[in-house]
This record gives sequence, structure tokens and C-alpha cells, in this order.
Amino acid sequence: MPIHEIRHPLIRHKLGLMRRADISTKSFRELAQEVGALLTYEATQDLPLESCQIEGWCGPVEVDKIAGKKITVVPILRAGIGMLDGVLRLIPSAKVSVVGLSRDEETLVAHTYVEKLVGEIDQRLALIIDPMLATGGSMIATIDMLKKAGCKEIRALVLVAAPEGIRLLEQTHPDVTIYTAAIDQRLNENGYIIPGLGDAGDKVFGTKQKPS
Ligand SMILES: O=P(O)(O)OC[C@H]1O[C@H](OP(=O)(O)OP(=O)(O)O)[C@H](O)[C@@H]1O
Ligand SMILES: O=c1cc[nH]c(=O)[nH]1
Ligand SMILES: [Mg+2]
Repeated sequence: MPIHEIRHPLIRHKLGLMRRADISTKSFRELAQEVGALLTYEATQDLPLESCQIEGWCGPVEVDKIAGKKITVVPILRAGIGMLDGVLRLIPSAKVSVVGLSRDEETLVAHTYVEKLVGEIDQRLALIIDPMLATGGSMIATIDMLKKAGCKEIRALVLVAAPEGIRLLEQTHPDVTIYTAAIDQRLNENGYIIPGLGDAGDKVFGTKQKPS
């Protein structure tokens, strides 16, 4: 399974700011959108182009445009919403499929509470967005859902990935490409990524921080 850790200076810097314990909700939100946009830039590098002729300021000119690739962005609720605007800023016409998953704090098993996929999913490139790939359970459940609906091309954009989640994803869905801002050290005994970001959903929504 291809995994791309994007070590661009802007991403390294912004992710570093996100790791601060005293970060405000406002800053966390802004940075999650910005890093989400930067990961989108990387994850769309190979979109097919076609030429077309337009009327330019000095007459007809050949320009490139994206060759009708259908895309669905798939935020995993809640925390994935924190990256959504950043992704849509670069792909404003993408359709959005919403998946709601919540990880049980004891078992770490994710249960599904929303599944609202867009039409023609079999013809679309799916870009799943979630700040955290921890055990990998939430990502695998989402990929299972998309494949069951007929989706054939899937990429995952995550801010931070744990080696444990990457390994599990490699075993279960080797065809899915991951783009991440960082591969961190490990999971702790509560399934939180170390050093990670803490609870990304709580940080995006300003809800109470759970102890890790
Ligand atoms: O790889 P996993 O072990 O499945 O963990 C990662 C998931 O956990 C978090 O969501 P959470 O269940 O806390 O929901 P929330 O976004 O509503 O806070 C995070 O946003 C991922 O979706
Ligand atoms: O570190 C982690 C792991 C799962 N979910 C989070 O929000 N953070
Ligand atoms: Mg959470």
C-alpha cells in the first residue's frame, strides 16, 4: 500500500503548531483546514488533464483543464469536518459523502451512525478525510462502506498516522493510498497517537478534552 508522508516545510511548521497543548479552538480549526488543503494538493498531483481552446486577452489560447474526473470527498464525522473546507477550497465542485463513526473508548471499535454517500460512486475518486489514523478501525470501516457501494479508487488524507493503523490498513486494503502530514511513534494504552494531537474531534468542535 503506498503511503506518502508529505514533509513539505509548510506542513511540518503548521503541524508543529497544532501539537501545542495550549492551542486555541480557532487556531486548531484554521490549521486543520490549511494542512487539509496542502494534503489535497499532493493527493491530486496525477489528476488527468485535457487541453481546450479558450478566448484569451490576445486571441485564442490553448489551456489545460481537469479531464472531467468525478470526485467525492468523504469526511469521517466528527473530526473530518475540520479538514473539509480546506479540501473543498481546492476542489470546489467535489460532491461530499458523509460518514459518521464513533470509536468506543473502551474497546476502540468504531460504530457507524451516519452513511450518506453520493450517487455514481462507482465512477468517482474518493478522498477520505480524517485528522487521525490511530488503530485504523474507523478508516477501514469507511473503506469497506465505499467499496461495498462500488467505489474503485480511494485515497485517504490524514493529518497524523500511527504505525499500528498503517500496518492494519496495509493488510486489509493494500490498494488504498494514504497521504499524511506525519507518521508518529505509536499508540498509547488508550489508543491515542503519541505524540499526536490529542482528541482531534474535541479540538475541532471545542468540546471537552478527554484524558488520553
Ligand atoms: O483509527 P481509529 O482507532 O479508528 O481512531 C481514529 C478515529 O478516532 C477519532 O474519531 P472519534 O471516534 O473520536 O470521533 P469524533 O471525531 O467524533 O471525536 C478520529 O477522528 C478518527 O475518526
Ligand atoms: O490520538 C487520537 C486517536 C484517535 N482519535 C483522536 O482524536 N486522537
Ligand atoms: Mg474524538
